[in-house]
Amino acid sequence: MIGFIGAGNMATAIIKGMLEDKINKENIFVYDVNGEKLQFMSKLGVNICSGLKELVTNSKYIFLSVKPNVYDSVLNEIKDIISEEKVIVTMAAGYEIARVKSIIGNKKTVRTMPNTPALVGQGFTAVCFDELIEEEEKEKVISMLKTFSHVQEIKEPFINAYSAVSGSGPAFVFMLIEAMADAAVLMGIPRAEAYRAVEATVLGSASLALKTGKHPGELKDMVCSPGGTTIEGVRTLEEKNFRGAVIECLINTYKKNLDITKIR
Ligand SMILES: NC(=O)C1=CN([C@@H]2O[C@H](COP(=O)(O)OP(=O)(O)OC[C@H]3O[C@@H](n4cnc5c(N)ncnc54)[C@H](OP(=O)(O)O)[C@@H]3O)[C@@H](O)[C@H]2O)C=CC1
Ligand SMILES: O=C(O)[C@@H]1CCC=N1
Repeated sequence: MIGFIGAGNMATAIIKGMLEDKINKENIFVYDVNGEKLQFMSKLGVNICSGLKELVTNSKYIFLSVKPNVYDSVLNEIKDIISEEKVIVTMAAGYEIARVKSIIGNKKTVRTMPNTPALVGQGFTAVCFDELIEEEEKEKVISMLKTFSHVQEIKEPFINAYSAVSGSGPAFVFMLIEAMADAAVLMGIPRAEAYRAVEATVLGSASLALKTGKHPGELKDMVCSPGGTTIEGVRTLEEKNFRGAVIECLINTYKKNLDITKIR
């Protein structure tokens, strides 16, 4: 039995993935303070709970899919009803396993960092387990995460880097898509056509890198004819410090993860 506290973007992404992967809707329980979100969830056919007690009682695995600023209060509300066999699954940036345990005691805790492409079953999730999690539970959690994402098991200190790269990464890729599409519109391509062309190009490029395993530099070189057009664009990106800007962007996002970890 799997429970979700909070029925927003990430819970929707995860639950849709689970349902598509044949996890029975009767095994999924959801609670949210927002009635509209619950109405949407009831259309998916999952169990709607009227409160946290009902959700916790019915669930072995409990996903905390609320915003980080409400983690403390939700954990405080459920701390007295979390028994030894329950598994808490977190997904908030900067919220350490130790912080969970400082509120609910030494209970089984899994920390994850998913991302929004989970909404279309193409997510990426970094996951780390505390020492109380048994092998069978670990396999169960990984199989759940695999219903909507590629899964990478990591040690907890690396989760801040994954948060920057794969958790926040989609936002940066969408900015690239938006910028390329704006340029296409400037060149006279209608907006909708521009998005389709750019999205297909980004998706295809990622697939090419993934499937061939070739170095991205080699794949870039394959596009650049001698004295041709692409190499002119490459020169412009180098002049504008494109790669330096991307590296700075990820490092600053990573540092922000470290900063918020200190204040949570
Ligand atoms: N979005 C992303 O790209 C990623 C998000 N995450 C993490 O996932 C978590 C969820 O994010 P996301 O799905 O975007 O958030 P959303 O705001 O979309 O969803 C959170 C839901 O929880 C509800 N809620 C608020 N307080 C409570 C409460 N006390 N009990 C039950 N429900 C409550 C909110 O209601 P209301 O709207 O009325 O406040 C909302 O419906 C966050 O911790 C986030 O950091 C991790 C990786 C990527
Ligand atoms: O910005 C955030 O807090 C979350 C973490 C990763 C993506 N979004």
